[in-house]
Amino acid sequence: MISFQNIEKSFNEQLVLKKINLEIKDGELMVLLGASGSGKTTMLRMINALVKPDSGSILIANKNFEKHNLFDLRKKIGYVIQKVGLFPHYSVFDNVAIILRLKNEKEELLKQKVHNWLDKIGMPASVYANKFPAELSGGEAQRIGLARALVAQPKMILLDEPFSALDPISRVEIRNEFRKIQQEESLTAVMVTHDVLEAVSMADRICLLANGEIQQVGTPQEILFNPKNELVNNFVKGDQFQASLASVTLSEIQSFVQVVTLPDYDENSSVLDFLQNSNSQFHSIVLEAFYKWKEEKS
Ligand SMILES: Nc1ncnc2c1ncn2[C@@H]1O[C@H](COP(=O)(O)OP(=O)(O)OP(=O)(O)O)[C@@H](O)[C@H]1O
Repeated sequence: MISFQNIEKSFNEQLVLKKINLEIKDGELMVLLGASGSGKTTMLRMINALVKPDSGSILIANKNFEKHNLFDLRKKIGYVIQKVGLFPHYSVFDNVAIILRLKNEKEELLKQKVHNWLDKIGMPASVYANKFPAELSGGEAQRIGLARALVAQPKMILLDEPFSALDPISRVEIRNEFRKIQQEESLTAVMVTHDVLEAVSMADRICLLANGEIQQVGTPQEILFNPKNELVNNFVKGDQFQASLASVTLSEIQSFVQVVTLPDYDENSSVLDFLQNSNSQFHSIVLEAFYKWKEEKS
Protein backbone atom coordinates (compact mmCIF):
# COMPACT_ATOMS: atom_id res chain seq x y z
CA MET A 1 0.00 0.00 0.00
CA ILE A 2 1.12 3.56 -0.72
CA SER A 3 -0.11 6.11 1.75
CA PHE A 4 0.09 9.90 1.50
CA GLN A 5 -0.38 11.42 4.93
CA ASN A 6 -0.95 15.16 5.25
CA ILE A 7 1.45 15.96 2.45
CA GLU A 8 2.23 19.57 1.65
CA LYS A 9 4.61 20.91 -0.96
CA SER A 10 5.53 24.36 -2.21
CA PHE A 11 7.75 25.47 -5.03
CA ASN A 12 9.05 29.03 -4.86
CA GLU A 13 6.58 29.83 -2.10
CA GLN A 14 3.67 28.66 -4.19
CA LEU A 15 1.74 25.91 -2.41
CA VAL A 16 1.23 23.20 -5.04
CA LEU A 17 -0.03 20.35 -2.82
CA LYS A 18 -2.25 21.01 0.17
CA LYS A 19 -3.03 18.48 2.88
CA ILE A 20 -2.94 15.47 0.62
CA ASN A 21 -4.25 12.26 2.17
CA LEU A 22 -4.57 9.27 -0.11
CA GLU A 23 -4.25 5.51 0.17
CA ILE A 24 -3.44 3.42 -2.87
CA LYS A 25 -4.19 -0.24 -2.33
CA ASP A 26 -1.99 -3.13 -3.40
CA GLY A 27 -2.86 -4.29 -6.90
CA GLU A 28 -5.04 -1.32 -7.81
CA LEU A 29 -4.64 1.09 -10.68
CA MET A 30 -5.07 4.59 -9.28
CA VAL A 31 -5.27 7.42 -11.77
CA LEU A 32 -4.22 10.91 -10.71
CA LEU A 33 -6.42 13.10 -12.89
CA GLY A 34 -6.40 16.85 -13.18
CA ALA A 35 -5.66 19.87 -15.32
CA SER A 36 -2.16 21.05 -16.10
CA GLY A 37 -0.38 22.32 -13.01
CA SER A 38 -2.72 20.64 -10.53
CA GLY A 39 0.15 18.76 -8.87
CA LYS A 40 -0.21 15.26 -10.38
CA THR A 41 3.41 14.75 -11.41
CA THR A 42 4.65 16.16 -8.12
CA MET A 43 2.56 13.57 -6.28
CA LEU A 44 3.75 10.77 -8.52
CA ARG A 45 7.42 11.70 -8.13
CA MET A 46 7.05 11.69 -4.38
CA ILE A 47 6.38 7.95 -4.50
CA ASN A 48 9.86 7.19 -5.78
CA ALA A 49 11.34 10.00 -3.71
CA LEU A 50 12.32 12.15 -6.69
CA VAL A 51 10.47 14.99 -4.94
CA LYS A 52 10.42 15.37 -1.17
CA PRO A 53 7.37 16.72 0.64
CA ASP A 54 7.79 19.80 2.88
CA SER A 55 5.67 18.14 5.51
CA GLY A 56 3.69 14.97 6.06
CA SER A 57 4.82 11.46 5.25
CA ILE A 58 4.59 8.90 2.52
CA LEU A 59 4.43 5.30 3.59
CA ILE A 60 5.19 2.43 1.29
CA ALA A 61 4.29 -0.97 2.70
CA ASN A 62 3.71 0.81 6.04
CA LYS A 63 7.24 2.23 6.18
CA ASN A 64 8.39 5.76 5.48
CA PHE A 65 11.41 6.52 3.34
CA GLU A 66 13.80 6.75 6.26
CA LYS A 67 13.12 3.08 6.92
CA HIS A 68 13.61 2.00 3.32
CA ASN A 69 16.85 1.63 1.47
CA LEU A 70 16.11 4.09 -1.32
CA PHE A 71 18.19 2.25 -3.88
CA ASP A 72 16.39 -1.05 -3.20
CA LEU A 73 13.03 0.68 -3.11
CA ARG A 74 13.53 2.32 -6.50
CA LYS A 75 14.43 -1.07 -7.98
CA LYS A 76 10.96 -2.25 -6.96
CA ILE A 77 9.24 0.72 -8.60
CA GLY A 78 8.93 0.88 -12.38
CA TYR A 79 8.72 4.37 -13.86
CA VAL A 80 7.34 5.11 -17.32
CA ILE A 81 7.14 8.61 -18.74
CA GLN A 82 5.82 10.10 -21.96
CA LYS A 83 9.27 10.54 -23.48
CA VAL A 84 10.34 6.95 -23.29
CA GLY A 85 14.04 7.73 -23.04
CA LEU A 86 15.39 4.67 -24.83
CA PHE A 87 19.13 4.70 -25.38
CA PRO A 88 19.50 5.33 -29.12
CA HIS A 89 22.69 3.32 -29.56
CA TYR A 90 21.37 0.27 -27.74
CA SER A 91 19.26 -2.34 -29.48
CA VAL A 92 15.73 -3.02 -28.25
CA PHE A 93 17.09 -6.08 -26.45
CA ASP A 94 19.82 -4.12 -24.68
CA ASN A 95 17.42 -1.32 -23.74
CA VAL A 96 15.07 -3.78 -22.07
CA ALA A 97 17.96 -5.66 -20.44
CA ILE A 98 19.49 -2.58 -18.75
CA ILE A 99 18.00 -3.05 -15.29
CA LEU A 100 18.64 -6.79 -15.27
CA ARG A 101 22.28 -6.15 -16.16
CA LEU A 102 22.50 -3.65 -13.29
CA LYS A 103 21.22 -6.42 -11.09
CA ASN A 104 23.91 -8.78 -12.43
CA GLU A 105 21.31 -11.20 -13.72
CA LYS A 106 22.88 -14.27 -15.39
CA GLU A 107 22.91 -13.86 -19.16
CA GLU A 108 20.80 -16.95 -19.90
CA LEU A 109 17.99 -15.99 -17.50
CA LEU A 110 18.23 -12.37 -18.62
CA LYS A 111 17.68 -13.38 -22.23
CA GLN A 112 14.70 -15.51 -21.27
CA LYS A 113 13.11 -12.66 -19.29
CA VAL A 114 13.70 -10.03 -21.97
CA HIS A 115 12.24 -12.26 -24.69
CA ASN A 116 9.29 -13.16 -22.50
CA TRP A 117 8.41 -9.50 -21.85
CA LEU A 118 8.91 -8.43 -25.43
CA ASP A 119 6.49 -11.15 -26.49
CA LYS A 120 4.00 -10.24 -23.75
CA ILE A 121 3.93 -6.59 -24.69
CA GLY A 122 3.22 -7.42 -28.33
CA MET A 123 6.76 -6.89 -29.66
CA PRO A 124 7.96 -10.40 -30.58
CA ALA A 125 11.66 -10.73 -29.80
CA SER A 126 12.27 -12.53 -33.09
CA VAL A 127 11.19 -9.37 -34.95
CA TYR A 128 12.22 -6.53 -32.65
CA ALA A 129 15.10 -7.59 -30.39
CA ASN A 130 17.82 -6.40 -32.78
CA LYS A 131 16.15 -3.22 -33.95
CA PHE A 132 17.26 0.21 -32.75
CA PRO A 133 15.00 2.91 -31.27
CA ALA A 134 15.16 5.04 -34.43
CA GLU A 135 13.50 2.19 -36.33
CA LEU A 136 10.44 2.15 -34.04
CA SER A 137 7.15 4.04 -34.19
CA GLY A 138 6.09 6.07 -31.13
CA GLY A 139 3.75 3.29 -30.04
CA GLU A 140 6.42 0.62 -30.44
CA ALA A 141 8.93 2.69 -28.48
CA GLN A 142 6.41 3.15 -25.70
CA ARG A 143 5.86 -0.62 -25.57
CA ILE A 144 9.60 -1.08 -25.18
CA GLY A 145 9.54 1.49 -22.39
CA LEU A 146 6.87 -0.60 -20.66
CA ALA A 147 8.77 -3.86 -21.23
CA ARG A 148 11.88 -2.22 -19.78
CA ALA A 149 9.98 -1.27 -16.63
CA LEU A 150 8.17 -4.61 -16.32
CA VAL A 151 11.11 -6.94 -16.91
CA ALA A 152 12.54 -6.01 -13.51
CA GLN A 153 9.34 -7.41 -11.94
CA PRO A 154 8.52 -4.28 -9.98
CA LYS A 155 5.89 -4.36 -7.26
CA MET A 156 4.71 -0.93 -8.29
CA ILE A 157 4.66 1.03 -11.46
CA LEU A 158 4.39 4.78 -11.88
CA LEU A 159 3.21 6.12 -15.22
CA ASP A 160 3.31 9.79 -16.19
CA GLU A 161 1.11 10.46 -19.24
CA PRO A 162 2.61 7.36 -20.85
CA PHE A 163 0.21 7.12 -23.76
CA SER A 164 -0.63 10.74 -24.49
CA ALA A 165 1.75 11.24 -27.41
CA LEU A 166 0.53 8.16 -29.27
CA ASP A 167 -1.91 8.00 -32.16
CA PRO A 168 -5.44 6.99 -31.09
CA ILE A 169 -5.25 3.41 -32.34
CA SER A 170 -1.93 2.50 -30.68
CA ARG A 171 -3.01 4.40 -27.59
CA VAL A 172 -6.04 2.20 -27.05
CA GLU A 173 -4.17 -1.01 -27.84
CA ILE A 174 -1.34 -0.26 -25.43
CA ARG A 175 -3.69 0.92 -22.71
CA ASN A 176 -5.67 -2.33 -22.94
CA GLU A 177 -2.55 -4.47 -22.98
CA PHE A 178 -1.02 -2.62 -20.08
CA ARG A 179 -4.22 -2.91 -18.04
CA LYS A 180 -4.37 -6.66 -18.70
CA ILE A 181 -0.77 -7.15 -17.57
CA GLN A 182 -1.26 -4.91 -14.54
CA GLN A 183 -4.22 -7.02 -13.44
CA GLU A 184 -2.54 -10.36 -14.19
CA GLU A 185 0.58 -9.37 -12.25
CA SER A 186 -1.41 -7.63 -9.47
CA LEU A 187 0.80 -4.61 -9.94
CA THR A 188 0.09 -1.53 -7.91
CA ALA A 189 -0.04 1.20 -10.52
CA VAL A 190 -0.31 4.96 -10.25
CA MET A 191 -0.91 6.77 -13.52
CA VAL A 192 -1.01 10.50 -14.20
CA THR A 193 -3.23 11.82 -16.93
CA HIS A 194 -5.32 14.85 -17.81
CA ASP A 195 -7.45 12.74 -20.16
CA VAL A 196 -10.82 11.89 -18.62
CA LEU A 197 -11.55 9.20 -21.15
CA GLU A 198 -8.24 7.49 -20.43
CA ALA A 199 -8.84 7.76 -16.69
CA VAL A 200 -12.33 6.28 -16.70
CA SER A 201 -11.38 3.56 -19.20
CA MET A 202 -8.46 2.29 -17.15
CA ALA A 203 -8.74 3.15 -13.47
CA ASP A 204 -9.92 1.12 -10.55
CA ARG A 205 -10.14 4.45 -8.77
CA ILE A 206 -9.52 8.03 -9.77
CA CYS A 207 -8.09 10.76 -7.58
CA LEU A 208 -9.17 14.10 -9.02
CA LEU A 209 -6.86 16.99 -8.22
CA ALA A 210 -7.56 20.67 -8.70
CA ASN A 211 -5.69 23.64 -7.26
CA GLY A 212 -3.33 21.30 -5.43
CA GLU A 213 -6.13 19.66 -3.46
CA ILE A 214 -7.84 16.32 -3.78
CA GLN A 215 -11.41 17.06 -4.81
CA GLN A 216 -12.65 13.47 -4.95
CA VAL A 217 -11.40 9.92 -4.87
CA GLY A 218 -13.70 7.29 -6.31
CA THR A 219 -14.42 4.72 -8.96
CA PRO A 220 -14.93 6.00 -12.50
CA GLN A 221 -18.68 5.64 -12.02
CA GLU A 222 -18.64 7.63 -8.80
CA ILE A 223 -16.59 10.41 -10.34
CA LEU A 224 -18.79 10.61 -13.43
CA PHE A 225 -22.20 10.14 -11.91
CA ASN A 226 -21.75 11.42 -8.37
CA PRO A 227 -19.31 14.30 -8.65
CA LYS A 228 -18.74 15.72 -5.19
CA ASN A 229 -18.57 19.33 -6.27
CA GLU A 230 -18.75 21.68 -9.22
CA LEU A 231 -15.00 21.46 -9.83
CA VAL A 232 -15.22 17.71 -10.37
CA ASN A 233 -18.37 18.01 -12.44
CA ASN A 234 -16.86 20.67 -14.69
CA PHE A 235 -13.65 18.80 -15.09
CA VAL A 236 -15.14 15.46 -16.07
CA LYS A 237 -17.86 16.79 -18.30
CA GLY A 238 -16.47 20.13 -19.39
CA ASP A 239 -14.01 21.30 -22.01
CA GLN A 240 -11.25 18.89 -21.04
CA PHE A 241 -13.48 15.93 -21.58
CA GLN A 242 -14.85 17.20 -24.84
CA ALA A 243 -11.31 17.87 -26.01
CA SER A 244 -10.31 14.32 -25.19
CA LEU A 245 -13.27 13.09 -27.20
CA ALA A 246 -12.04 14.90 -30.28
CA SER A 247 -9.72 12.04 -31.17
CA VAL A 248 -11.77 9.23 -29.77
CA THR A 249 -11.85 5.84 -31.49
CA LEU A 250 -14.62 3.29 -31.62
CA SER A 251 -12.75 0.87 -29.38
CA GLU A 252 -12.18 3.66 -26.88
CA ILE A 253 -15.90 4.32 -26.90
CA GLN A 254 -16.52 0.62 -26.44
CA SER A 255 -14.29 0.26 -23.42
CA PHE A 256 -15.55 3.58 -22.10
CA VAL A 257 -19.21 2.67 -22.40
CA GLN A 258 -18.58 -0.66 -20.71
CA VAL A 259 -17.03 1.15 -17.80
CA VAL A 260 -19.39 4.03 -17.39
CA THR A 261 -22.78 2.72 -18.22
CA LEU A 262 -25.18 1.77 -15.59
CA PRO A 263 -26.72 -1.72 -15.46
CA ASP A 264 -29.20 -0.93 -18.25
CA TYR A 265 -26.48 -1.46 -20.83
CA ASP A 266 -27.13 -4.72 -22.63
CA GLU A 267 -23.77 -6.23 -23.51
CA ASN A 268 -25.20 -7.91 -26.56
CA SER A 269 -26.41 -4.76 -28.21
CA SER A 270 -23.95 -2.73 -30.16
CA VAL A 271 -22.37 0.18 -28.39
CA LEU A 272 -23.62 2.56 -31.03
CA ASP A 273 -27.20 1.31 -30.65
CA PHE A 274 -26.88 1.79 -26.97
CA LEU A 275 -25.60 5.33 -27.31
CA GLN A 276 -28.25 6.22 -29.88
CA ASN A 277 -31.06 4.97 -27.67
CA SER A 278 -29.79 6.48 -24.48
CA ASN A 279 -31.45 9.56 -23.04
CA SER A 280 -28.33 10.60 -21.24
CA GLN A 281 -26.85 13.88 -22.32
CA PHE A 282 -23.47 12.49 -21.45
CA HIS A 283 -23.91 9.61 -23.89
CA SER A 284 -25.01 11.96 -26.61
CA ILE A 285 -21.75 13.88 -26.18
CA VAL A 286 -19.87 10.61 -26.64
CA LEU A 287 -21.95 9.78 -29.71
CA GLU A 288 -21.48 13.20 -31.23
CA ALA A 289 -17.74 12.93 -30.74
CA PHE A 290 -17.75 9.53 -32.37
CA TYR A 291 -19.53 10.85 -35.48
CA LYS A 292 -17.13 13.75 -35.65
CA TRP A 293 -14.21 11.35 -35.47
CA LYS A 294 -15.72 9.13 -38.15
CA GLU A 295 -16.32 12.07 -40.45
CA GLU A 296 -12.74 13.22 -40.09
CA LYS A 297 -11.46 9.72 -40.87
CA SER A 298 -13.49 9.36 -44.05
N1 LIG B 1 10.86 21.53 -9.74
C1 LIG B 1 9.95 22.51 -9.74
N2 LIG B 1 10.31 23.79 -9.50
C2 LIG B 1 9.40 24.78 -9.47
N3 LIG B 1 8.08 24.61 -9.68
C3 LIG B 1 7.66 23.36 -9.94
C4 LIG B 1 8.57 22.24 -9.98
N4 LIG B 1 7.86 21.12 -10.25
C5 LIG B 1 6.58 21.52 -10.37
N5 LIG B 1 6.45 22.85 -10.18
C6 LIG B 1 5.19 23.62 -10.21
O1 LIG B 1 4.25 22.94 -9.40
C7 LIG B 1 2.96 22.95 -9.98
C8 LIG B 1 2.46 21.54 -10.15
O2 LIG B 1 3.27 20.89 -11.13
P1 LIG B 1 3.03 19.39 -11.60
O3 LIG B 1 4.05 19.08 -12.64
O4 LIG B 1 2.96 18.50 -10.42
O5 LIG B 1 1.58 19.50 -12.24
P2 LIG B 1 0.82 18.50 -13.20
O6 LIG B 1 -0.56 18.41 -12.68
O7 LIG B 1 1.58 17.22 -13.32
O8 LIG B 1 0.83 19.31 -14.56
P3 LIG B 1 1.06 18.81 -16.08
O9 LIG B 1 -0.14 18.02 -16.46
O10 LIG B 1 1.18 20.10 -16.83
O11 LIG B 1 2.35 18.01 -16.07
C9 LIG B 1 3.10 23.72 -11.28
O12 LIG B 1 2.70 25.06 -11.04
C10 LIG B 1 4.59 23.65 -11.59
O13 LIG B 1 5.02 24.77 -12.30
